[in-house]
Amino acid sequence: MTFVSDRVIAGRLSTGLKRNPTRMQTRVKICGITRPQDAIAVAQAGADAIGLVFYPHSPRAVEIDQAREIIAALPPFVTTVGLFVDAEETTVRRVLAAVPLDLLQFHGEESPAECRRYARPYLKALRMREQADVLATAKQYHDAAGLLLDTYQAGVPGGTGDRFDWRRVPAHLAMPVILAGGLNAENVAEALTTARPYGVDVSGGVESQKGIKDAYKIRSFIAEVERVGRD
Ligand SMILES: O=C(O)c1ccccc1NCC(=O)[C@H](O)[C@H](O)COP(=O)(O)O
Repeated sequence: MTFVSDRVIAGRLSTGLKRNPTRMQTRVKICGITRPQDAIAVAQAGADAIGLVFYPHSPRAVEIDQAREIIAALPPFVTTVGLFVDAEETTVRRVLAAVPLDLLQFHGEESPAECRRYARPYLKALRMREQADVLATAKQYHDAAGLLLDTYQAGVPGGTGDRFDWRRVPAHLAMPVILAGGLNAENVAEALTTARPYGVDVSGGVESQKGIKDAYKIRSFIAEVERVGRD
């Protein structure tokens, strides 16, 4: 059984969630939160979601207790996303048992079956290497809550701080697209008008150093997204 039904997918198609129509506010996820105070700053700035990186090799990696403290600091209605990179099933299940996550994000080479086995809504990340096929990937992971398109850099699974060519984002996709990779307050407006994604995901562009978020940069980033969203 898939978590997202065909009816939901059909609904997304008919409501245009795959693409951000004019006047619809772009959703914002701030990834790589490592401290409760950063989670509060993110929520106060008006972000829709925070990302917690359960990938031990990342400079933004969090432990289970740390993740619980961060989430406990959040006000209601901020989505919590747990990010994994080719993690063992037991690892994901251990995190799920202890941390109240709303959404999973699979940022490695996880197969559709591996993404589905937790019966939770999930985002699948696709790193935009030259031969990446966005349409085929969306078909393959048709029950995903969204497809997160990120920059490809050999040996670095995410958080590269680099952008890719936003013109590569297809105009029509049967699921929400979340744009990631090298976004910041200076370039997000151009990214939105070029790719028109459902949402954006940023990490390095709102940090003062790796894993430490900067409240001013977060506010500037969200202000830009809101400004473009209102046009
Ligand atoms: O952020 C990390 O350190 C990371 C490590 C391994 C896999 C994914 C990771 N981050 C994933 C994200 O969702 C980031 O927001 C996305 O890659 C964009 O990062 P950035 O280019 O720094 O904005």
